[in-house]
Amino acid sequence: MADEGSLIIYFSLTGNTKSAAEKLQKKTGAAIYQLQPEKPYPTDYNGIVAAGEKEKDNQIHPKLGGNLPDFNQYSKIYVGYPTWWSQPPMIIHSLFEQGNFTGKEVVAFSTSASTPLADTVDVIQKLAKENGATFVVE
Ligand SMILES: Cc1cc2nc3c(=O)[nH]c(=O)nc-3n(C[C@H](O)[C@H](O)[C@H](O)COP(=O)(O)O)c2cc1C
Repeated sequence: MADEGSLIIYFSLTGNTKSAAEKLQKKTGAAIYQLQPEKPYPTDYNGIVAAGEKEKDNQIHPKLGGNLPDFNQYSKIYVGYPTWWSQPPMIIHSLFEQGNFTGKEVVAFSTSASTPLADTVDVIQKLAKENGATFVVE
């Protein structure tokens, strides 16, 4: 059944999380939105690692590019990201700062080489709670 009350927001640089998000979209019928930074990340792997590490070490929350969808019509927000150093990338912090998550249910999904989703969940749970949302496990 189409799930019109849900929105999938994901961040993906090399396509893995994008394809997971698209599978989830097919399954749920939710709306889907790809998170973009205002300043694009490098396209080569070493460049991505260097940029990501700089953000992580300095707790830089990069500015989002474009406008987030209006959250009003959604009750559930799926948040998808690649696992970076066993954590969500810093841009996920930017998402929680910019989006109005009050009263929403947040469901996290992640892709990684091997780190389990569970390792990243503490951060998402904290971000959800701080922003008035409930973290749910599906
Ligand atoms: C900066 C960086 C850090 C990463 N850290 C981890 C990690 O801690 N554990 C892991 O299993 N994979 C790690 N990976 C691998 C990515 O999580 C994995 O390739 C992911 O599926 C990429 O998603 P994307 O294609 O949507 O960008 C890292 C990749 C990058 C670029």
